[in-house]
Amino acid sequence: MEKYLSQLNEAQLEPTLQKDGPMIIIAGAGSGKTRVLTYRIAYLMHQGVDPFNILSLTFTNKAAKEMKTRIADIVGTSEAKNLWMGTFHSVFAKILRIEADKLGFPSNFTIYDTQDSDKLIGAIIREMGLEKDVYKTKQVRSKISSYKNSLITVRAYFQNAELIEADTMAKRPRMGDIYKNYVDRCFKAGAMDFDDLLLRTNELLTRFPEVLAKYQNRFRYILVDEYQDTNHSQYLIVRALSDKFQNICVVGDDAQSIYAFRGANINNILNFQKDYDDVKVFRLEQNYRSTKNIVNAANSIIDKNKTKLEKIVWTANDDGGKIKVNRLMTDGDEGRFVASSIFEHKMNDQLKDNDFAILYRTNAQSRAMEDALRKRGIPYRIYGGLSFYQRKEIKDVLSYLRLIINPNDEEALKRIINFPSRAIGQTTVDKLVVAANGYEKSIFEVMKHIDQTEVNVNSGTRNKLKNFVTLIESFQVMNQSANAFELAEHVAKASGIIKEYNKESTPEDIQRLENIEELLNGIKDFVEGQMELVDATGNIAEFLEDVALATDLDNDKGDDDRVALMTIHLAKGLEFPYVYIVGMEEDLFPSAMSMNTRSELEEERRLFYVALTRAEKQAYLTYTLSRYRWGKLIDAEPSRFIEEIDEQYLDVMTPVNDPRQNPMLSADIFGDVEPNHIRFKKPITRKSEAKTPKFVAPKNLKPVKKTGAANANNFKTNLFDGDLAVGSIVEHSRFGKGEVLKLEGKGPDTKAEINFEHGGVKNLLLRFAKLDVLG
Ligand SMILES: Nc1ncnc2c1ncn2[C@@H]1O[C@H](COP(=O)(O)OP(=O)(O)OP(=O)(O)O)[C@@H](O)[C@H]1O
Ligand SMILES: [Mg+2]
Repeated sequence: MEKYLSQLNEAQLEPTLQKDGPMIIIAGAGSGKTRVLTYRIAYLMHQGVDPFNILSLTFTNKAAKEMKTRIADIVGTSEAKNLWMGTFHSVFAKILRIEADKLGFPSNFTIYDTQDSDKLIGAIIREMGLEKDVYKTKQVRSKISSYKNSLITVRAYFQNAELIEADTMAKRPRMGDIYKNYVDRCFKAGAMDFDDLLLRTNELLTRFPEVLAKYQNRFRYILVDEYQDTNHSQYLIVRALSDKFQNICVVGDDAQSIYAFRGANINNILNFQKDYDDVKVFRLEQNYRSTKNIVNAANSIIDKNKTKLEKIVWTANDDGGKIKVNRLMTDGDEGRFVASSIFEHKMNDQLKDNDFAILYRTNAQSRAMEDALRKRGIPYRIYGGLSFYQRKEIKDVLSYLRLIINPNDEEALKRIINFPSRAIGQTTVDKLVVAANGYEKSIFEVMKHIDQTEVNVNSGTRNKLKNFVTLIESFQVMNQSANAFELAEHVAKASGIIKEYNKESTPEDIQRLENIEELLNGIKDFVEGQMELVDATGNIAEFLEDVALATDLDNDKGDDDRVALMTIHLAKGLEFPYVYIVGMEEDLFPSAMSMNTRSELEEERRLFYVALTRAEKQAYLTYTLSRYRWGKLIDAEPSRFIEEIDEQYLDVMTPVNDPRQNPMLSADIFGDVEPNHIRFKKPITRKSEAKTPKFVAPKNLKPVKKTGAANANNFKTNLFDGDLAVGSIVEHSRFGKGEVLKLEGKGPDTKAEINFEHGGVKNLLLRFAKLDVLG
């Protein structure tokens, strides 16, 4: 047997070796589903399956990359390169570019992100003279998105009396017209939004049997991770492509289905066995990720859901620590508590920043965490929220680049036609839009032939418009020969963007220039990376494709060592040694908006299951007693999910003592804690503290040496050289002066037990500890 196969257990080996036919693996978190997919692909290749014939669909591009790297380790890089791997969106965008002409799209179509979609929908609502408080842009967008994901085209919409009735009842009778306008305008702009990438793929596969046949023959083996979160549109694509050979392997966990609000359909996993003949069903039961306490606690939660497939999840791992529950007064305290806790773990257990993740229900919760981490000097990265590529200055540059590739791109044009300022006013742009709609041409076309149109603008404006066209055309000429980096650098300068941000040198402008520089660096990296690939050219179109489909997770350069902050939704499939789940409060988690029906509440519970099962070694739950919501300070109650965990797996840490009388419970470490607590329990005393008398420092001591952080910017530089001995007096920035009680280990790994005047006895790793040696 191949050596890598020995890294699987019996239950995992079975589906890995099952080469042909439809199969499903349903198994709980951390049981190795993703690992099986990875090894299965390697095994297929060893069995002689051409990598060109394998399609693997993952939830993020990052997951695809990791899988590919792992497979490359096993089968070799050159072979692994030819695998088709990625998210639904990225794989089918590629196919749509190849087949675009069949659908009447240019192969260089633009991919509109949600910002672009919102702008266009907002413009349409305005142009139609509709009430913007009734037709709210984001609501309209999400409606259109749900139509598309259910494959309801504009035509189908207008044939569906029920839908029309529903929108009329919701006081939005013009919904269908907006939908139609939006689709027309995207089409004219040569643009697809994210949902189009799936909808148009379905259109392609249904309308063109020869195209379907081509891709059915190409993708003889299809594998899908996180199948529980596929929507109807994705389901149909997989169904169609696998129909001929039926070599389809899907893996998933119904208990981790958390995207119903975006159209995911849990029935896809529940009905899989009905969709194909002779489906083999596999189950994995052993969890390799987490401690017993975490696995059992997670099981006790998901048990409360009625709609579920019965599953067993167990682990042979250690018990580990119980799940720690901490109550804080405010979100500020919550942030400080988490930051302190991370800091302590790092110091005491020699951990890296990327061993920690902070997970929350809503993006808004990140701010308090960020503030606290920043104050502690702990590096972090926020995933989700506004991504790098959605920042204003970055979108400005990218819009120029998009327009070079696709001059019909309406949103890109509108964004930069007057940025930097060229004295082309909104009135002129409005006239151009009206003319473009009238002539059924793009705005750029109208501008190009402005002298032959009846657009009513004066000759000065006419010239400004022509100059803009000339500028873009000059970039297009350059694009014929220059690579992406050369072009982008030229555009940033020649467009006037760099000059614009250089004008005032405000801190914001400087930040923006740095971001543009970062973008150019990124493009350079990209060009260099592409040079190694056979079929890539390193031109700007390829870069834009990458950017359009990048999620924040994808930009993670695995090498950088930071605490990860993200919503629970984004954390699916990931794992971290230490996980803090913050904001465990009623109305926040479960969310107030998801408590109306049992099924909504069950989805929230699944979300909690996902959150908890990300943790390998230790999970923390925190909640506050009051929190700002919708601009008001409201009383918060602990989440019902805390109560739902079997108590034997919990360690409720809220102390009963007044923290101010107990230095170990200083607000710095635990936040401002309140005397009484509903559930608990005994005060926290630490053994060393109980028996060691409080340290009182002798007077008039001066620093003679510094350990660890003498070089404050570089924690990793160890300057400890043996000047510490038992009995030495040291000073710590937070704990004050202290006496060394014990030393253990050598060099940078030396651990010191120190009795401090503030905080009592602490174990510190000298590599990290900021200590002045006083004597
Ligand atoms: N047989 C095994 N031996 C050792 N480690 C394993 C084994 N199987 C899986 N693991 C490890 O356990 C962890 C969880 O595996 P994996 O991510 O594949 O689980 P999963 O079922 O996909 O989880 P999730 O449901 O969260 O997506 C990973 O770190 C993986 O490397
Ligand atoms: Mg997985």
